[in-house]
Amino acid sequence: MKVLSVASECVPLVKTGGLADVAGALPAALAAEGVKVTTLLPGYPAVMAALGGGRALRRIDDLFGGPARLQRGEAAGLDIIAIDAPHLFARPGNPYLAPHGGEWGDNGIRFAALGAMAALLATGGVRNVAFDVVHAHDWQAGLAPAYLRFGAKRVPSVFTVHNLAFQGKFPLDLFPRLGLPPQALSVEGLEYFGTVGFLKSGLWYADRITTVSPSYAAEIRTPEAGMGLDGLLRGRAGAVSGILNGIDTVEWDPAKDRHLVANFSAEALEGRAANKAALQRRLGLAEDPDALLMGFVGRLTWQKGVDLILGAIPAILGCGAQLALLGSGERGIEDGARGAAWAHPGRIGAEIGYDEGLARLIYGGADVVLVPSRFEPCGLAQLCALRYGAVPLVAHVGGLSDTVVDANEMALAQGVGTGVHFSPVQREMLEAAVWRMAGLWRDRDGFARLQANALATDVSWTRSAKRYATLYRDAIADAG
Ligand SMILES: Nc1ncnc2c1ncn2[C@@H]1O[C@H](COP(=O)(O)OP(=O)(O)O[C@H]2O[C@H](CO)[C@@H](O)[C@H](O)[C@H]2O)[C@@H](O)[C@H]1O
Repeated sequence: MKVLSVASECVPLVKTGGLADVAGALPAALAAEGVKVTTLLPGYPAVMAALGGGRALRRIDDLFGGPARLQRGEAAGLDIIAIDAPHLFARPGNPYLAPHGGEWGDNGIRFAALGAMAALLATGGVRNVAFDVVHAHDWQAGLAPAYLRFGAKRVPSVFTVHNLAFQGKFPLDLFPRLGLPPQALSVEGLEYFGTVGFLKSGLWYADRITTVSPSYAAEIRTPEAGMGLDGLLRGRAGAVSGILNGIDTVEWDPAKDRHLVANFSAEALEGRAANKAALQRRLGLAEDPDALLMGFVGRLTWQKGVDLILGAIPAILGCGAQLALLGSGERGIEDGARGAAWAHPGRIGAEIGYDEGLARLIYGGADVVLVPSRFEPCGLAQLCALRYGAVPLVAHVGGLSDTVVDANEMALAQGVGTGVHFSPVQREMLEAAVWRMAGLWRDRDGFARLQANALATDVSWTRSAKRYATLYRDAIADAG
């Protein structure tokens, strides 16, 4: 089976969020299921450089205002087709934002090109290239299912929502440029509250919709978490499912990770202490093996609940814990994190920025990783934490509740707890969970059992890759 995966970012070539991790890791896991994945990416400078140009598949004279070429090549073990369209993608900055921080004004056209090229490739637009299914990720690839629906040949599509909050809405005057038939611009199409909705397009036209955990799949069908799309999702309930993310357990392996100062495994945990000490030194924390070290890695945004962590600092300090924080995002939260570190030297350390090495040291050195997200489609931080033996303290939402087993009385008695949940997602409840975690930490043997359970959790892609393979087969069978 041949699948065209369509994404706007992909590890290790280009990443702004968890979507890139999934797009980069899923192809290898699917290969074990007999699924051959080709990844279609915009030809950003980093992508073209990684392909060394690639080999030409086809030239397009006018792709939304300029010439383009589809170039195929291999990078980091991935089979990649890049849209080499300098007028759209040869720019500095990240995939969506100009260097000064504002969104590129032509993002609608840029990602329409991604969807259009996916459909062209899947429906025979390039000689000797064919795909059985198109798997489009997030709003950036949301027009692919629409172009396929009105395309020359019936090829089924799967659309995965990594975050319903990012919807890709553009002014209606974009529509005439898209080359879609007029009937597409309707409520029964991609029209969305007076805009052209790219996410809406994916949700409306795809044969199957998935999101990245079963709980989030249920949550987005409610008005509270549906972000305006719950009605549509309820209408398409039969097509919606949740498939948990995994992580690449070869890439994320504490026994081999070069970013750790000492490697370790579930069977030989001694090295963890050296990582804890190194993390404490790196962030200016007191080098105390007995202090409960809590870490956070992620985007500093409202979604991730980082403001709740900053609000809970009195509780964190009150129970004798330390805090190591890494991330970047909203200015106010960045300032808050810097301020907290400045006000509590030796107890709170913060680094603002993106640093995969430090992230790995936090997962491999902190005793606990905090994930107090207000909503979380799946969450990768808690999966990395489980893999590296940091006990996750998580909000009871979305994929966090699907992947971490709360160490309540019953779970402790059964020896199955892997972390701590709190709900509802409010500062007071986070504080209570911090105190609860501190209580667990005081019983070192009990905490060690929790950590052992965390390390024993299967966070690999194996199970979920099987589910995607089945879903692709079902979509193909239905498309007949
Ligand atoms: N400053 C920093 N330095 C180093 N590493 C950093 C970092 N900030 C983040 N990371 C790393 O990037 C990854 C982000 O994963 P998340 O699940 O938090 O993704 P995100 O919310 O962007 O994506 C969305 O898509 C993913 C994938 O489907 C869903 O899991 C998620 O719920 C959804 O919101 C984690 O592995 C984290 O360690």
